[in-house]
Amino acid sequence: MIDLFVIKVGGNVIDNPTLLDAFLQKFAAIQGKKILIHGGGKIATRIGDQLGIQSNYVNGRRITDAATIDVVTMVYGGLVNKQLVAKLQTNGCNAIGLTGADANIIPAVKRPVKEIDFGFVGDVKPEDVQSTALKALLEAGMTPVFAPLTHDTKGQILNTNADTIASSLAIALSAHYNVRLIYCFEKKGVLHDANDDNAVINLIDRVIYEELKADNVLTDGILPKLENAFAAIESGVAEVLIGHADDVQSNTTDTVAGTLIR
Ligand SMILES: Nc1ncnc2c1ncn2[C@@H]1O[C@H](COP(=O)(O)OP(=O)(O)O)[C@@H](O)[C@H]1O
Ligand SMILES: CC(=O)N[C@@H](CCC(=O)OP(=O)(O)O)C(=O)O
Repeated sequence: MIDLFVIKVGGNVIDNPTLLDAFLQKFAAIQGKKILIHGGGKIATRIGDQLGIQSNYVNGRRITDAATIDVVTMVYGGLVNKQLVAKLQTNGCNAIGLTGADANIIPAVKRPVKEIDFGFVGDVKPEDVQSTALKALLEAGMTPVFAPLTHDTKGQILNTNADTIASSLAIALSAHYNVRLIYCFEKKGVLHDANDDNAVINLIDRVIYEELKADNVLTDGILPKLENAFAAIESGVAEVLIGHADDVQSNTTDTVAGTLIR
């Protein structure tokens, strides 16, 4: 099977113009078929603040009420997505910006209300991903760029974590391609000590993951990122890596910089 790189870039990179420009140049230079999924949580929070709409997170997921879904639709689907597409075009990458509603690629289910009402947050099942249109875009030489938005197929846009979109697309496409999933953020990988940027853990499996959790080495966003990474590697994705945005290009070759998930 032919290689496909499914690459996610996080909010701290998108929010840093120097890091972002360097990342986009390197992403554009990656040869072969590729998809980009972007976050942008920090920018949505900032613009929400400017509009008087406060952000609330529970377990790393944004509580998305009616005002917030409008903000994130504008910020992720508009501002961030189109800026990334325009920058990729200047770097010679024929990017096409999408949400999960476009071509019905990512139908989702509004998260059921249990102890917490997350509002307009969408849960995705990889088996529901509609990959026909996506494959056609890839085969036509285009590079799809996904905002972290899905839809309920009844007209409602839903906010979905970008790491989850990346793993769901990677799993769905692994039926057709040799998928290599790379999570890019502002750290060199999963770290033994979140304050020591050089303490990269080269390899994590479920056993090591549980030990690191028990030792409180892992907190915040790295926990759901690793859960998504394990879901991908356990569901047919050929390779899953977590690394620095600066290392994206070298991570598409045989030189691995960052944390490999097994
Ligand atoms: N051991 C660790 N190694 C790396 N990052 C960690 C660790 N523990 C906590 N983190 C935090 O997790 C964050 C990554 O999660 P998140 O903010 O969701 O990423 P993204 O920017 O890709 O959305 C890092 O910015 C860091 O602050
Ligand atoms: C439901 C939910 O929490 N959605 C995320 C989507 C953005 C995202 O994932 O951005 P990062 O990758 O930059 O964190 C949010 O609104 O923050």
